[in-house]
Amino acid sequence: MTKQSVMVSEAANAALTKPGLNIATLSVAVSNSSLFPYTPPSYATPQAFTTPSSAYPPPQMPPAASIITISRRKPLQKLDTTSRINGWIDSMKASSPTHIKSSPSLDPSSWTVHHPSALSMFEQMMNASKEKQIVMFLDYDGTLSPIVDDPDRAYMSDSMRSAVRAVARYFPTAIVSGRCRDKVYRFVRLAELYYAGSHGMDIKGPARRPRSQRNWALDKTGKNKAVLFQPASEFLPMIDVVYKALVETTKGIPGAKVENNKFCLSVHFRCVDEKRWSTLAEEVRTVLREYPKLRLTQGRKVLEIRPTIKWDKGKALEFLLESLGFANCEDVFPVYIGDDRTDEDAFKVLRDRGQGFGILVSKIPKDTNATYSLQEPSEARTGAPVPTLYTF
Ligand SMILES: O=P(O)(O)OC[C@H]1O[C@H](O[C@H]2O[C@H](CO)[C@@H](O)[C@H](O)[C@H]2O)[C@H](O)[C@@H](O)[C@@H]1O
Repeated sequence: MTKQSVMVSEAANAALTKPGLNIATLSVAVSNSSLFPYTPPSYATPQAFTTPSSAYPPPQMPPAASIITISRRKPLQKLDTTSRINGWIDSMKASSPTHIKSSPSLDPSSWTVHHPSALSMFEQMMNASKEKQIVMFLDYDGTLSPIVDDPDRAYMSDSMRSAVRAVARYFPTAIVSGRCRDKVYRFVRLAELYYAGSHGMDIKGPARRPRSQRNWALDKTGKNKAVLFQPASEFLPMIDVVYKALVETTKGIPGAKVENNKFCLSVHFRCVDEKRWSTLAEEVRTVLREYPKLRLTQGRKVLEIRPTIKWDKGKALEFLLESLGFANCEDVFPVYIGDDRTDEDAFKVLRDRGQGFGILVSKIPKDTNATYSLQEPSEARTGAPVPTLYTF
C-alpha cells in the first residue's frame, strides 16, 4: 500500500464519526475527506494475476487440479435413507425463524452481547480501521436485496445501488454471491465492482474502473487483463446434467424451483408446502446419489448443490484480497456483510486472520463467526448498506 493511500484511508476513517454503519454514511464520510479524490494503491491491478506490479506479491493460487477433492463420503445409497432425509428435513425446518427462536442456546440477549449491533459499534470499528485500507465484500440476496418469494425478482433498490456505487469509488468492493455471476451482475449493474458468483467459484474483476483507480499498471501488451478465476470449471458438464435431472424430478412438486447458478445449483423450497419438503428432499437425494462429487449445503429455504472442491466464499475473499495485493498485509481492513450460512466461511476467514470484521444481517439470533450484527430493518434505514426490508 502506498503512503498516500494510507493517509487517505486515515483521513477517510477519521471523517467517519457519524453513528450508523451503512454504505451511505461510509461513502458520505469518505467523500467529505479533504484528500479526495485519492490515488489508490496499486492493489487493484487486474493483471496482478500475471504481472506483479504492486508492492505486494501476486496471488499464489494452487494449481486447479490440487483444489479438486474426491469425495470420501460413502455413496448416499449406502447410508440410512430415513435418518438422512430426517436430517435434511430438520435442517430445512431449522431455517425457519420459529425453530431458531425456540433454541435455548440462541438467547437473543446473549447473542447481542457477543455480536453487538454494527450501529452501536460504529465508532469503535472506524477506529480499528484507521490507517488501513478498507476493502468491502457484500453478499447479494438478503443483504443488498430483500428476500422475496421469486428469486428472479430479487431486485436491488436504486438507493442501494447508489450507495454501493459511492463506496466503490473509494474502496475496492466485491459482490460475493451464491448466484451465477452474470445474473447477480444483471441485478447490481455496477461495472466497477469485483464479482464472485457461484459461491465464489466464478470471480471476475471490474469491467470498468472508477476514475480514481485508473492508474493501474498495464501489462506487457499495454492492456489491463480482466481478473477471471473459475476453480470448478471441470464440473460444468456435470452441473448441467444434474440441473436437467432436478428440473425433471421436481416438476411435480408445486412451488419447487431449480435455479442454475452455473457452477452450482439451487433448489428453492420457499414456496413449497412444508408437507412436501420431505418429498422434495427425497427427490434431490435420489438425483445426487449418482454424483458423489457434488455436495449439498443449505441456505435460506434453499438446498444448494455444488462441487466438492475446497472452495467457498471465504476462499474467494482470500483470493480477492491476494489479487488486490493484500496477501500478507497488516494494513488492510476487510469488511464483509452477509446474511446467510454460506457467508459464515468468509466471516471465519476474517476472524482467523484477525483482520477487519464480519457483519451478520439477521433479525434473529444465529450461530455466527461474524463480529457484529445488524438485526432490525430499521437499523439501516437511511441509505443503508443492507436492505431496509428484510423478510424471511
Ligand atoms: O449468496 P447470496 O447472494 O445470498 O445467494 C444465496 C441464494 O440467494 C438466492 O436465494 C435466496 O433469495 C431468494 C430471493 O430473495 C429467495 O427466494 C430464496 O428463498 C433465498 O434462498 C438465490 O436465488 C440462490 O440461487 C442463492 O444461492
